[in-house]
Amino acid sequence: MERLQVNIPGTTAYDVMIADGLRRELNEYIADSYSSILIIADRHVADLYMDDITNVLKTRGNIFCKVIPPGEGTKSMEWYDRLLDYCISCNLDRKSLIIALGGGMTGDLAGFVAATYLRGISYIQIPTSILAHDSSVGGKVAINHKAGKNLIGAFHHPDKVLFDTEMIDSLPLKEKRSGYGEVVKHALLSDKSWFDEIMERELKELENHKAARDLIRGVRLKASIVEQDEKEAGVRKYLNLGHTLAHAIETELDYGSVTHGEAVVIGIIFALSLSGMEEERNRLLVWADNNGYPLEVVGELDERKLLEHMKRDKKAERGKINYVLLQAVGSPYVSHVEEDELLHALKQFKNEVIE
Ligand SMILES: NC(=O)c1ccc[n+]([C@@H]2O[C@H](COP(=O)([O-])OP(=O)(O)OC[C@H]3O[C@@H](n4cnc5c(N)ncnc54)[C@H](O)[C@@H]3O)[C@@H](O)[C@H]2O)c1
Ligand SMILES: O=C(O)C(=O)C[C@@H](O)[C@H](O)[C@H](O)COP(=O)(O)O
Ligand SMILES: [Zn+2]
Repeated sequence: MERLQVNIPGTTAYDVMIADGLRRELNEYIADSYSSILIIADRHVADLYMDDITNVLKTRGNIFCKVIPPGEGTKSMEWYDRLLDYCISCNLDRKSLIIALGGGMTGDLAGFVAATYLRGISYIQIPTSILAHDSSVGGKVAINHKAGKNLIGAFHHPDKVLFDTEMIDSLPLKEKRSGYGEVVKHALLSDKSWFDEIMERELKELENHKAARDLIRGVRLKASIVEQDEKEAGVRKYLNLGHTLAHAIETELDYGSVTHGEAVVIGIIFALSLSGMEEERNRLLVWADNNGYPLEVVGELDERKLLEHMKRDKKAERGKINYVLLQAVGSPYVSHVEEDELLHALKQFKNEVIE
């Protein structure tokens, strides 16, 4: 079992536990003081794992389950509203617990419900996707708006993160690919040899123990950054590497046809170009192409529309776009990039990527 604590100075501390088969031992790690529990999972995850979870928790009495449609489209005002209605109909009180069982979509949505229902109740993240090693830690919870990703949200930390790495075996290849978008990001932010290792990975053949090791490293890095800068005033911005373009692509495509992690890989390739890191950029481009990332999608998008979305990025100030760039692997910084430069680079990027 891998266990670490996330310490947010002056507010909260919580455990992240990662182990194969952890879902069968949840009773040991979920306090029995909660007055009732609502488990939220999407249909795919519920079909696979909801029974396991409810079986382990069946002695707890008041347990409710809510199954939501899979896909990024559910991280919406409509489903936020429906889930609040459901919380009210179950009479959840301030001692109730919400369990987010699923990937980052479920975690962000259920977490935002927990952050706002009765002005905030407890929730626990049970991540089930590789990508959710990132989303389950750090307390960012949100829903999307048609004008932009995660535009409505909060910082609300979970009571615990309980990651059963056995569950990532059932992920389809597309979702493994998506998860590795954030793994590549964490590697580039921290360690050249880790990046080199990932560039050797063939995601079709991904072995569970290697993925588990990668996500544990990612969680450690993320926790250490969030501990230094909970509300993204400084170093936490680095965790947005690749996201300025990624979010623009996701928004422009109306969420879902390209996954978050796929878009992040495209965004990181672009950020590496802007950073002048040609070697890493070319290696990532080849790796992404070999592993089936949908790079061609940028060819179909209008760079002016992408630029408009980028202006709504949360790092933008007074309409000026700020970008996470790298001096070298492990040395990120944030810099303002002029619109003309971005437009020019986007045009060039489209031509190079669809070649
Ligand atoms: N809060 C944060 O800090 C943060 C960080 C990164 C990403 N995010 C958000 O996370 C979301 C993406 O997360 P995601 O990629 O996990 O998406 P997701 O939750 O939509 O899951 C992706 C797909 O995988 C399926 N799935 C999940 N676990 C499975 C399993 N074990 N077996 C089989 N299928 C499984 C889901 O049903 C879904 O179809 C985006 O909304 C993104 O904005 C948030
Ligand atoms: O935790 C963070 O901080 C991140 O930026 C992690 C990102 O991977 C994640 O996608 C996050 O939700 C993006 O945040 P946003 O503030 O740009 O919406
Ligand atoms: Zn992300």
